[in-house]
Amino acid sequence: MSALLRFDGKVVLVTGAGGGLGREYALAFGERGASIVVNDLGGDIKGDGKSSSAADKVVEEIKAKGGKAVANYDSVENGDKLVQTALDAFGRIDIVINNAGILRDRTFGRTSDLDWDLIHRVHLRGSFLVTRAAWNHMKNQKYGRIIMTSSAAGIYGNFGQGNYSAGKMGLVGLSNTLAIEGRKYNIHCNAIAPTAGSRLTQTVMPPDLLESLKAEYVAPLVLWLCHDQCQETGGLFEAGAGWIGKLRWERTQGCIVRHRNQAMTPEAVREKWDRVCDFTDATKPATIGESLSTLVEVLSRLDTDEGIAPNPTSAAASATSGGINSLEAVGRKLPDTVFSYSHTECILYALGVGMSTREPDHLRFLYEGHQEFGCLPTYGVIPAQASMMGLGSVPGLEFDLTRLLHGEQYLEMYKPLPTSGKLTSKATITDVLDKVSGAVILLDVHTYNGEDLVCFNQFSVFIVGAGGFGGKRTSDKAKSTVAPPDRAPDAVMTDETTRDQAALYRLSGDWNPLHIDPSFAAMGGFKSPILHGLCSFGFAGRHVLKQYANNDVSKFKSIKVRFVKPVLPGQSLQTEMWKEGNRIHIQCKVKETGAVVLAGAYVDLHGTEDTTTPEKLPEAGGLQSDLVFEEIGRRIETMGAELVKKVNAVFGWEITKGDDVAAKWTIDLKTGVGSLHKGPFSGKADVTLTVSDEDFMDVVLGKLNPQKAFFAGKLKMRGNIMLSQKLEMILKDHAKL
Ligand SMILES: CCCCCCC[C@@H](O)CC(=O)SCCNC(=O)CCNC(=O)[C@H](O)C(C)(C)COP(=O)(O)OP(=O)(O)OC[C@H]1O[C@@H](n2cnc3c(N)ncnc32)[C@H](O)[C@@H]1OP(=O)(O)O
Repeated sequence: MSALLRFDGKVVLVTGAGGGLGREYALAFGERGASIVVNDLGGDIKGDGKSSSAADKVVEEIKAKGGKAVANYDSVENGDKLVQTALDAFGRIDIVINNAGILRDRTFGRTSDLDWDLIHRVHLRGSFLVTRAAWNHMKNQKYGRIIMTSSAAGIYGNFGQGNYSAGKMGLVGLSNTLAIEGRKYNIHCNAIAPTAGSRLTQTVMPPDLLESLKAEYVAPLVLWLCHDQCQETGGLFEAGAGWIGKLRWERTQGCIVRHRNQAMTPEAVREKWDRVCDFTDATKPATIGESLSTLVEVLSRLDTDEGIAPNPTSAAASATSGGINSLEAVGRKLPDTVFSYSHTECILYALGVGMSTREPDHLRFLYEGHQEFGCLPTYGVIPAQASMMGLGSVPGLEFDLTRLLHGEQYLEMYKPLPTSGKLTSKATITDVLDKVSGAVILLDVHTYNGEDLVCFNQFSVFIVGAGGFGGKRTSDKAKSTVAPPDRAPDAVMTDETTRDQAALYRLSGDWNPLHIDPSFAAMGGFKSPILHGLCSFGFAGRHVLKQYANNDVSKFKSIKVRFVKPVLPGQSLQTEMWKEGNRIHIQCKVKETGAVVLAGAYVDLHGTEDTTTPEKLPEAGGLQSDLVFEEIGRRIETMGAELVKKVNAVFGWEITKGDDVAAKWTIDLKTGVGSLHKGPFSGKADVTLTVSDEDFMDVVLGKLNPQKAFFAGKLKMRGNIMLSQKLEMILKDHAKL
């Protein structure tokens, strides 16, 4: 390990390199093989004046030792010119050391606008302009090292240095963000707070101390941070007198000072102040994701007055340099979570996914006194989702929580969900994928009721912008999506969501602020809160359950969806369904825009084929049975959808069962989508459809195409129907075929 750290072939720009620390950096890099741009305006300590001699002298010194260097005399406010000097002289720019600085110390009350502006122009704006000029070159070459010079005066504050300390702390924030943005381009950025004898400190430090605080005791830190071997980025270091220390934030556990549904008061803050400020078991959040995950946790724990528990893994997490590291994360188990719920949450969930007392058959999910009261199977994702809390603090998974979107979801039920209970979920990170535009985290969660395995979930979480970390792109552990058959859907169901759909949906246990809090949504890049992916998922799941399983939850086996586009509360969701044996392929669109929002999706049911086998029909009452009417509706729907593409008229059919209308089928003429409304509705039908038993069976078994049957006259329509002339013509045309 004693090999010399060299910088051969690297081009380094050091600002303010005419003396002090900057000169020391320039000489040290020059000695170790780098080509140097020595920038110095040659002004005085307050930023007045200009001369070329300081920079020239250092260039001569470097050259005298056999190094390569050129001078630049521009102000850092002309960042482009400094970088251009490097490009002109050496053809590239690899390392930028933002070091130039001036002082205009004043007590705060006496600080003039000029005192403030000059300091910011040189320190903060100057570092910004120089670094920005180099940034795209570094990005293109996928290499860059940047140092921001902060100061203890910024970190801790210092009497008479309000302007300076504000600028210096600003540089720490800038450095943190550049470290995040630069990570995928191999650009590292660190901030240092050096203490050394220089023009800036000679007025405030005694000569003895100055002597021991030599600039040469800081330069080695800068060289190490800029070397290829050093993986540090986003760090803040204090250095002086041959000592180096790293800084990080520490945060108390804090404590919740409000209760759900109650106002937060200053008195409550006073009461809890000691706990707010108690550093026992303090945490060390290292990323904005870790910081925000606390708030998500708070929202789920508003009924307690506990502090936010120190996270056992957060220290380890902050010890890494951040970002996604799949090797470190895959295989990790998250802490078990326990989810308690009662029939209230089951009912809230049913309402949240659009169920309504308008539909009589929804009552079994909305009324706990109903003799068949049950919980919708898709609610099985909610107890498992509590595991998300653990994601923010897994080593190797450092990301911004506001960039997290639900990517895909698989749910398999082993038992119907109890309508109340305490379920335990055990979660493991099964894979982490690099999709370049984002990272995908696969999380497998098994949920138990006591010893019994109730369901299995695979969450696929898409972290926008976190890709490009060099991981694999696909995984054999991922539950696959499946494309639907290449034909018009067999059935379509449409439901409106309301403006408050997300607000209602979250009450059953999915508290992510992305779906209610405009400022959180804005941080994730959305104009307004979006609907939970799992809410659209719930709509689609219940559409299938109703269409193909008569709302019998025991028939529901599994569901898989991919979330392709966000849905906004208030938009209508349209589920297209294709039946292939026990698998119902689904695709969900936003009706208003036609955009596909759930794709590659399917629901697997238990034994649905039984419901339409010929053997079963007589038992169920032949043509009079509900199942038969449903089947007719479905077949007609396919046919109708085809027709409506060509017809522009108000059009609908009712199907009779005895004297009552058993089902109504209507077409939305704007979209051309038909939907079946199952009765019984009282009163006689305006229009009835009749069919011989034989032909009907052929239609049901798929031997006879209902559209052809209709036009061949096998499926007859009776009653008073007002046909537009256009429709009549089309029907006649078809009849000829
Ligand atoms: C315990 C766990 C808890 C889970 C927490 C969930 C918290 C919830 O509260 C949060 C939510 O509900 S958010 C709302 C629901 N989700 C959404 O609205 C996301 C919609 N999808 C998108 O915006 C884009 O598809 C987007 C942004 C995801 C991807 O778009 P692009 O970047 O344009 O990607 P694209 O170029 O199309 O494809 C690149 C590669 O990524 C794969 N991919 C695309 N969409 C994916 C998705 N949704 N899920 C997984 N992978 C996806 C593509 O296949 C492609 O990879 P490859 O080239 O290898 O095929």
